[in-house]
Amino acid sequence: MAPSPSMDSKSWDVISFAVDKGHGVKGLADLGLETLPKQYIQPPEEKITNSTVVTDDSIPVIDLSNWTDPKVAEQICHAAEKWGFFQIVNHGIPIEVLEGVKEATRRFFDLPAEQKNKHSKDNSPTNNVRYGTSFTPKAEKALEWKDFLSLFYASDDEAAAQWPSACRNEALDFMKKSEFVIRRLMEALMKGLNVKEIDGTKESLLMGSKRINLNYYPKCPEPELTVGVGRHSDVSTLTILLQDDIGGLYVKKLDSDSWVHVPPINGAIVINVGDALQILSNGRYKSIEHRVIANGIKNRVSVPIFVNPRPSDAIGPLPEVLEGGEKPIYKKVLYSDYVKHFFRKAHDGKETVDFAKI
Ligand SMILES: CC(C)(COP(=O)(O)OP(=O)(O)OC[C@H]1O[C@@H](n2cnc3c(N)ncnc32)[C@H](O)[C@@H]1OP(=O)(O)O)[C@@H](O)C(=O)NCCC(=O)NCCSC(=O)/C=C/c1ccc(O)c(O)c1
Ligand SMILES: O=C(O)CCC(=O)C(=O)O
Ligand SMILES: [Fe+2]
Repeated sequence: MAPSPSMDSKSWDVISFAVDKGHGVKGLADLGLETLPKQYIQPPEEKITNSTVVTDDSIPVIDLSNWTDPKVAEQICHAAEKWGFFQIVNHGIPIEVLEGVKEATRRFFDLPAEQKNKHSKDNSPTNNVRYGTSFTPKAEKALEWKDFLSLFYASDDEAAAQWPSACRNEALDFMKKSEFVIRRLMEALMKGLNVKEIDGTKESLLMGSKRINLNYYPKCPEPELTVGVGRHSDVSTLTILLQDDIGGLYVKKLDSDSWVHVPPINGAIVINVGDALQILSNGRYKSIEHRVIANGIKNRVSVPIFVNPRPSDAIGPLPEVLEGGEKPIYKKVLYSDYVKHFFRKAHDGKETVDFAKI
């Protein structure tokens, strides 16, 4: 049965429409539904309330105009230890590149469902390109109000052949123009761990592979009943996250049950430590839980670049970190096993990093 706005979500198959046929939550939003389909209603404990949000604190904002100032490296390491999240300004990535990839994200999600669905798990000719909705719909008790396109970078030629033309050039441009910033951030973070040089082995462990996701969070009926992205930490080493001017990203404060909002700052980029760097640093740098609320007024886009080890790398605490006799709290795990474990379970707030705990 074809859905219509007045129709109760019991009378038609929401999952078939949004997930299997590839209309996504964008398709649901475009129907002009007045109520949220029940499949998206999250348990009440997932609701973010005023009592759990703190407004008198926020993640650090670090000015990178002067990379060579040792104080900048100190600020980066301090933020990675105490918050696991920070924003960077004056980073050198041109504003046109940032605007370009946000615009390309909107362009891709504005395509008809049948075009987007050519890139779904079932239809895509390559595992490196995947269009989908929610996180892992088969494992989730309640779905998330988010569509995504996930692009694993293998090579320029492969991207030219396989990535959707609506967003390919802009996504590649953002990845390339952020390389310098990623390297500088890694150099600073390694200094703080007593690692003097990023040799070939470290280069692979820290930034051997990359994935860029284009996230689309359409305006939502009854946004307070659902989530954009549920509580999770990233499995990357570092994530370079571009958000637009809508807001809605919340980060957990270390060793507390409170959350802080990450306010959009024009031209800034959010940086967060992922599980792989928490493991490599033996817990010094923190991979922090975060989540995105749904929005009832506007469509939101975000573009994270997940900087990762290579899938074939074994990750464990770096020798330099353990040199002084510090006890390892993580064992070595194959990165592809770690990521598979992450993708198989829902965003349930359970720590993925427990997978690598000794
Ligand atoms: C990820 C793997 C291990 C997949 O291996 P492969 O053997 O090809 O398995 P697969 O059968 O394609 O996928 C396994 C399952 O994961 C799911 N999955 C795979 N890739 C993705 C993806 N990009 N997005 C969502 N689910 C995915 C699939 O749906 C599979 O489940 P099922 O549908 O079979 O039930 C491989 O591609 C790899 O090693 N990649 C390199 C490393 C890498 O990509 N790391 C990812 C860092 S991403 C990161 O840090 C955070 C991502 C994130 C966070 C919040 C979100 O809300 C979100 O959407 C995404
Ligand atoms: O949309 C955002 O601001 C964050 C998205 C996110 O956490 C992710 O894709 O891993
Ligand atoms: Fe994330």
